[in-house]
Amino acid sequence: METMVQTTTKHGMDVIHDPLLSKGTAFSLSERERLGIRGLVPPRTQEMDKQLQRIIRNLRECRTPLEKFIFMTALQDRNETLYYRLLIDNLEELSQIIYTPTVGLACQRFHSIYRRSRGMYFSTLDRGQMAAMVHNWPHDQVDVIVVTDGSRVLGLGDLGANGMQIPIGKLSLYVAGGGIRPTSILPVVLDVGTNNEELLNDPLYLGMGHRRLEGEEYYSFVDEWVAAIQNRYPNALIQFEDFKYPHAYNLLHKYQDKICCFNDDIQSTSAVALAGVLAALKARSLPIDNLNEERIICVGAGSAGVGVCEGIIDCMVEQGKVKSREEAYKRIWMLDQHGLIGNPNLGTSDGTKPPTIGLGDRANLDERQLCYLKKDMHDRMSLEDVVKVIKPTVILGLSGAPGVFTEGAIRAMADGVEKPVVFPLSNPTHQSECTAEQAFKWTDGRAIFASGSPFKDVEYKGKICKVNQINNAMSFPGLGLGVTVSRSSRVTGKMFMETAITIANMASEEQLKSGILFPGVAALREVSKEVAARVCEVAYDQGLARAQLPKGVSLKGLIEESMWKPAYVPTIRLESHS
Ligand SMILES: NC(=O)C1=CN([C@@H]2O[C@H](COP(=O)(O)OP(=O)(O)OC[C@H]3O[C@@H](n4cnc5c(N)ncnc54)[C@H](OP(=O)(O)O)[C@@H]3O)[C@@H](O)[C@H]2O)C=CC1
Ligand SMILES: CC(=O)C(=O)O
Ligand SMILES: [Mg+2]
Repeated sequence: METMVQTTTKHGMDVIHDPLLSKGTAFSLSERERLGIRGLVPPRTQEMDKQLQRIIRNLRECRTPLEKFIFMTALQDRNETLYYRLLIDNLEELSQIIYTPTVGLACQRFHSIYRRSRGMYFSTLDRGQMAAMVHNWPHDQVDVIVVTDGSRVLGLGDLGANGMQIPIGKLSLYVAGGGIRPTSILPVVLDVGTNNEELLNDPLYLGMGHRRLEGEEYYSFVDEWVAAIQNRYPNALIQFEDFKYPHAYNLLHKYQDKICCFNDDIQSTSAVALAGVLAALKARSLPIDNLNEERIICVGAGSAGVGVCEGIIDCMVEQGKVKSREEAYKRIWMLDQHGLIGNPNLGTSDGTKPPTIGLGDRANLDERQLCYLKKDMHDRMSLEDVVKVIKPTVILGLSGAPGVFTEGAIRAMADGVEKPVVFPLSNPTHQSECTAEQAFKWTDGRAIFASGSPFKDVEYKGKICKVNQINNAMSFPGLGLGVTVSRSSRVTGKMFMETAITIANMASEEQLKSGILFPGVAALREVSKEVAARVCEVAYDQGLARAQLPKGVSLKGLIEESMWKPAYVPTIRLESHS
């Protein structure tokens, strides 16, 4: 419910310098009186609309995206209400600053642009202390925690403790896009070291200066943190973010049935990518339940690639048109950096390598990846060769490898299908498997296109070709809102499947015809409401919800009411008894 007043025991400068209390110049005269700040701010009371005018003017004067990022961070550190108002009113433009792509650069530069602390760091120095440390966080109510170990930050590799900007950015979207309260979020870095030599050798680096913990030491570190969090915040939703493969999967499997948690890169990416694939069926005037007739190539066999493909397989099985899961696996061809996951016993397609027995030097692949192995195709076939053989309808990029969707591969794909579905989903922009312009040029403007980071629409031969953004940011804020409102004790696969279907059904016929698959990030609050309502329903259906639904209120009404909106409310001073 919307709070009508806020209370504080703080006084004077402490009020002005608290970003959760500060209103900048908007304190009324009576508030200035009772909070002891009369004379400490300029005399004219200026409401939020005037503040926004000033802020936008200043923001536009920043010359580079990184300058804008620093400006936005400074605003968040001064006045969170204004920060979120600005963000919500300009989500499309500013998500590109506080989130992908600029957040990637901000992570790379974190140690050189660092100004002020936000979130919590648990490092190898803190082993044995975490249960006590968690009480240093100033808020008793935490609904959503985003945690990373910085081991695979977007497509930028190991950035160690610099990864902190990712949980901060994701949680800003939870607040702006999902209506979670800014006091109820907690960004966390687990600093288990880094293997990034450049950071290890940089005297300004702020994380631990040793190499990463691995094996048992690593997992017991995470165990200690999870136990500490569970102790203080047993109901909080934990989002695991940007953990490298296979830790990402191992942690998910370890905790998903024990606590309320999920892995963003595996599960929310899978929801939003499945939504894109289903909406692309509609855009091609095909029935949405004919997923099993698609021929899908996935370039990237890591957390996101495997996660997305698992979601597609689950959906094929649910649609009931495949006899078995094994049959569904046959519809997806997966490549890693060596090429197709094929049969090493057939040798390589160019005959340069002798056949190996068993998996040979592909022994690094695990059972999740081996489900996609194609026994009848040569191992390590190039993308272009695979495309020529199987004539895919959909190509997904989750490799973090820029440019791997080559001209030859995409042109060959376009030769085989009327409307090739081309989704280079790696982040940030410069890690994308191809650009929007390339995709439309190489398909003669026929592609249905979506990327992980935003590209502008492309004009090709006088036609505007629409660019979609498929990013897990479209799904996790709504999912988190649904979990928070229902107080679900777990996050389930069904919730992600229903999130996908909900998003896939959001575009109008008109939009689908023009190449738009679902509403963009500007409509994130609307998308989140729909997703949250569905997630709540699933939580109640699965017996996981712990919140009582108030009588006489619709679920959507309840969700709408639960969403925090940035607005200044009167501040009342309470006497401090300490
Ligand atoms: N749009 C979105 O919402 C999301 C996008 N992503 C993006 O997906 C990318 C991958 O993330 P994630 O799966 O977690 O990372 P991982 O490191 O777990 O996996 C990367 C995979 O890509 C493969 N790969 C690397 N180089 C190439 C290449 N040249 N050709 C083919 N495959 C290659 C790797 O193969 P190998 O194992 O052989 O090295 C590995 O299988 C990142 O860029 C990330 O930003 C992730 C989550 C959400
Ligand atoms: C979007 C996201 O989570 C990623 O690229 O890792
Ligand atoms: Mg991620």
